[in-house]
Amino acid sequence: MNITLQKSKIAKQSSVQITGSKSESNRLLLLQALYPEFELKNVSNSDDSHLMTKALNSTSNIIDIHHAGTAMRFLTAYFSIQEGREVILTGSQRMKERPIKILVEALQDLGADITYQANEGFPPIRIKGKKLTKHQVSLKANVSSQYISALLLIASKLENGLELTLEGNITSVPYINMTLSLLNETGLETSFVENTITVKPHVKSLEPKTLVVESDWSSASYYFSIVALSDIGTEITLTSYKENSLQGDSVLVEIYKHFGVATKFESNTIVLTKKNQNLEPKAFNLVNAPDIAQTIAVTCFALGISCDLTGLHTLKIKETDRLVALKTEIEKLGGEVNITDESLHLSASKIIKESVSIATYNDHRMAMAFAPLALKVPVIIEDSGVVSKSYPTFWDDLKSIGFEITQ
Ligand SMILES: O=C(O)C1=C[C@@H](OP(=O)(O)O)[C@@H](O)[C@H](O)C1
Ligand SMILES: C=C(OP(=O)(O)O)C(=O)O
Repeated sequence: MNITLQKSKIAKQSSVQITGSKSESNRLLLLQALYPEFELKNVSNSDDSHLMTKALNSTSNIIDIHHAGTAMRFLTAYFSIQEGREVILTGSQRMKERPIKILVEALQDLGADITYQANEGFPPIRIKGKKLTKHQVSLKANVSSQYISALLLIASKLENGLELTLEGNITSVPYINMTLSLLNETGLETSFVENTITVKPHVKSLEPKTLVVESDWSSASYYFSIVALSDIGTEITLTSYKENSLQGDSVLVEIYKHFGVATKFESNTIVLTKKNQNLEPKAFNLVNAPDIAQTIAVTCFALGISCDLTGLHTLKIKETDRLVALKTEIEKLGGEVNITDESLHLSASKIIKESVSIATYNDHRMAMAFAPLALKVPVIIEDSGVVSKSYPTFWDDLKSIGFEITQ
C-alpha cells in the first residue's frame, strides 16, 4: 500500500518505545535453541525475528525465511549441526540473489553436507545435518560479517570448538564483536586476536539467566534524522537504550552531533535534542555501520548539504542494491548523486520536489529513511508495509509524534 505523508510538524517533546534489536534478537534466539536454559526479554517484534523463531521451532523440511538475511545465514550454520535432520532453506526472490557461498564453503570445509538447489553460491540450499569434527577454517571477511557470526554462533557446539581465520579486510566489525559479546554473556569462552577468532567447545548446559535485548539502534536512526530536520529545541525520547551498546549503529550519537543533534543518556532512555543548525558538508566512513547509510544520505539531502559516504561495498547485496536505490530516489526528488561500488557522493541541493512517489524496492530502510522528508515537503512512500522487516509499528509511531499520514 502506498501512503502519503503530508507536510508535517512534530510535537516539541515526544517519546517512542522501540522494540529490541533484530541483530541481537536473532543471535540470542539461535543461542537459546542451542542452550534452552536462558530466558530472553525485549525480543524484537520484527518480521525477521518472527521468521527466525518460526524456523527454529519448525519441524517442516522446507524453511522459507523470506527477506531475512541474518536468519538465512545463521540458520545455514544451525541446521548444519542438527544431526539426522534434513532441510531446504529458501527465501524471497531477492534472498536467492544474495550470496552465501563463502559461508557454505567454510561449513563444507568443517565437514558439513550442503548442496545448492538452483544456482551455485545462492539459496535455496539443502542441508543434511551432521556432527562436525573439524575445528579450523578460514574465510574471506570483506563481503558480509553475517557469515562469520553464523559460524561463531554454532562454534561452541562443535566437538573441538572453532578456530576461525579471517582473510582480507574485515567488514561490519561491530557485528562480529556483538556476536562474541553475546557468547561471552551467555558464559561461552572466546578470543579475537589479530585475524583469528577462537571459541571453546561447550558440551554442558550453561548457567540459567535472563538476557535483556537492548532496543534497536538502526530503528533509532530515523528519529535522529527527524530531530536533525526539526526546529531547534525539539526533543524526542527513545527507550530502552544504554550507553555501552553492543550495536555499532550507536555511532549515531557521534555522527548526528555533526547535524546539531545532542544525545543524553538518562537511565534506560536516550533524549535527542536539536541544538543548532550545522550545514557544513559531511564525510563519513560507514564500513562499521552500513545500515544507517540511507538515513544519513536522506538527512543530508533534506538539509541541502553535500556529503561523501564511503565504506559502502556491502550495500549492493542487501535487501536491494541500496546505492542504486538511493541515487534513483534522491534524483527523483531533484538531488544529484554519484555512486561507485563502495561510495556515494551527494551534491548540495537547493530544492526538494513535492509529492514525489518514493519506490522502496522491498527494502524497509528505503521506506523509513525517506519518511523524515515529510518535515520539509509532502512525500509518498510506496509499499509502506515493507517496514515490518525490522520495525512493524514504524508508521504508527510516526503518527504518535505528529506526522500526518494518509492512504
Ligand atoms: O549480523 C548482523 O546482524 C548484521 C550485519 C550487517 O550485515 P553485513 O555484515 O552483511 O554488512 C548488517 O547490515 C545487517 O543488517 C545485520
Ligand atoms: C541488511 C539488513 O538485514 P539482513 O541482511 O539481515 O537482511 C538490514 O536490516 O538493513
